[in-house]
Amino acid sequence: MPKRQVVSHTIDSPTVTVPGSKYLANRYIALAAIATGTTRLSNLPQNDDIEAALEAISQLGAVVTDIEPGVVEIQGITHYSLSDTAHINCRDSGTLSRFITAVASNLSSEVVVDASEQMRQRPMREVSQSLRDLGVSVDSNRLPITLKGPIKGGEVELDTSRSSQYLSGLLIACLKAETETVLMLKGKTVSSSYIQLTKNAIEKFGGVVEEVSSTQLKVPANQQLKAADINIASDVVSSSYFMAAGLLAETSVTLNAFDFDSPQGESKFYQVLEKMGAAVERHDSQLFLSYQRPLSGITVDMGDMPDVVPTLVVLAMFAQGETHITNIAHLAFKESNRIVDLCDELNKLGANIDYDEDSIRVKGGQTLSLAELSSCHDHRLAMSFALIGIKLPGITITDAQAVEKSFPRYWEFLQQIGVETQVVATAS
Ligand SMILES: O=C(O)C1=C[C@@H](OP(=O)(O)O)[C@@H](O)[C@H](O)C1
Ligand SMILES: C=C(OP(=O)(O)O)C(=O)O
Repeated sequence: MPKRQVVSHTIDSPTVTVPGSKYLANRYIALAAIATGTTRLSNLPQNDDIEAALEAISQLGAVVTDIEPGVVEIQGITHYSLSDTAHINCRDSGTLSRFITAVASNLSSEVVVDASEQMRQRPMREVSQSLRDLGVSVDSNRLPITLKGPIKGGEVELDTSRSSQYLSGLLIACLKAETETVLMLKGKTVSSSYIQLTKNAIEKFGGVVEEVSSTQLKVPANQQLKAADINIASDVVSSSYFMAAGLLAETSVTLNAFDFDSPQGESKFYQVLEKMGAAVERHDSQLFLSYQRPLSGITVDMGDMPDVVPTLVVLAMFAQGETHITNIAHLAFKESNRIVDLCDELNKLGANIDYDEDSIRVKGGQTLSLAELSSCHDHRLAMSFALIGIKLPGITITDAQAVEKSFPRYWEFLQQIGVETQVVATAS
């Protein structure tokens, strides 16, 4: 399994432009597939999840044309019935698995949705059950799933307490349902800002979702979405690693084209860092963040910033005092169990991290010693763990290629800001 070691660093006030948002791209690709006409997406991130998403919509009959690196045109599906069963491989992508199962329910022919072994373990029951309630034939509550639409619409209850992706997927799927759909939410909606991200994306394609109340959404029937021309904003989660790198190296970092207007919870991560003691300034679309003094631990609800919790935990290990991260039970259902796996791996270094099913408590300032950490095949663990090398050179991460899911050029970006890493030979 590829291992990578962080060798040394010479970070000095770097400026970084991170690739386009995987989150926005996932939504635009799904919507482009069911829109009429040809959508053009630029600043499209190039990573495993997005490659899988483009392949998936092609399987459903959309036509994807590469124009140049980072620019694609997508002609929406014209025939919602295919002559053969379509087979989709979502690889490691939770978002794609949830979104494409929903989108595929618009077809009146059979579709098989599958994914990697790791993704097969992540929950899908809520998607399968609600699609059945909306008139789709669905054979399983776990991947691989064989389904056959078309989706009819109607009333459905949806439990959003494990993932918001179920609702985002259904909102997209129901835009073309035969009758109006009323979605009644059960349980606490986790990662709720992602729903707004989905609604904004739907609006860009001319679609309509009505919010009847905080627990009820209505999707008018048979909507004709219009193709769009979109330049994808930068990825707010990928930005978090460079903010953390700057703080760990006790320098500053400038992030170009930061998506300040994003509704995504993680776009406010810099405010958490500000509360911990970082200095933050905004210059037009640039975010300037600098080290002032050792960070202080805080108590923070990260329920709506799930994907930067690994970044925060790593920073908290080097902060003064205790950091208490709350409202994160849904992190158990990510690529790894991002409570248990994250903390157990970091404790191998001598960190002092406790957790329960909904929270993490980090006592900062422990004396750490070198150890090999596994990414647990989770890109966010791999990327966050590498940052520890700024304080603890020599740290090694196994299964480091997990970064390919969202940020294949991560190691190159680290090198550009002055963090040297190298591949370590593994015994065969
Ligand atoms: O809708 C999305 O794009 C996502 C929603 C979040 O998942 P949950 O709603 O499962 O927390 C997030 O963690 C995931 O990386 C992407
Ligand atoms: C959880 C993530 O993605 P997904 O759910 O799409 O696999 C992520 O990118 O951190």
